[in-house]
Amino acid sequence: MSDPDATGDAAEGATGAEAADAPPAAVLDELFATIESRKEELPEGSYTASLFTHEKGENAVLEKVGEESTEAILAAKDDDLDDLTAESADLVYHLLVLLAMKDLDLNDLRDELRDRF
Ligand SMILES: N=c1c2ncn([C@@H]3O[C@H](COP(=O)(O)OP(=O)(O)OP(=O)(O)O)[C@@H](O)[C@H]3O)c2ncn1[C@@H]1O[C@H](COP(=O)(O)O)[C@@H](O)[C@H]1O
Repeated sequence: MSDPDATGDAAEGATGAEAADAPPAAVLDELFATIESRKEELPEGSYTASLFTHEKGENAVLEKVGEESTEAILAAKDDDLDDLTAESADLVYHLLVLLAMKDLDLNDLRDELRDRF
């Protein structure tokens, strides 16, 4: 996996062209690599970095996971599929930040899911 810098977009572990063409299965890896990079480098102006340095500590991301879950539920209840997709993306992003904060990674998640087959 490449080492994303601190100034690009979501899939910056790859080049711009690679990012745009990233197959769905690779998007989570690219996003998680970006999150890990933000955790390590803590660049100014990064929302992700701000979650790792928040004065509320881990409660900041825990609150976001709760909020985004609620927003996804409300979107589902409204049958607003666009909103459900957007809120689900917010939820997954914050959940990945939480995993990184706890020194877990996508392979831990994959292993857990695989064990359930
Ligand atoms: N996927 C995300 C992502 N999803 C959601 N968010 C942020 O999560 C926050 C969620 O906020 P809300 O939906 O509650 O809306 P809000 O009103 O802005 O909320 P508040 O933050 O003000 O409470 C927003 O600030 C969003 O920008 C994200 N921030 C970053 N990423 C990815 O992380 C990458 C690195 O981002 P930086 O760390 O900011 O460089 C980006 O390129 C993205 O790919």
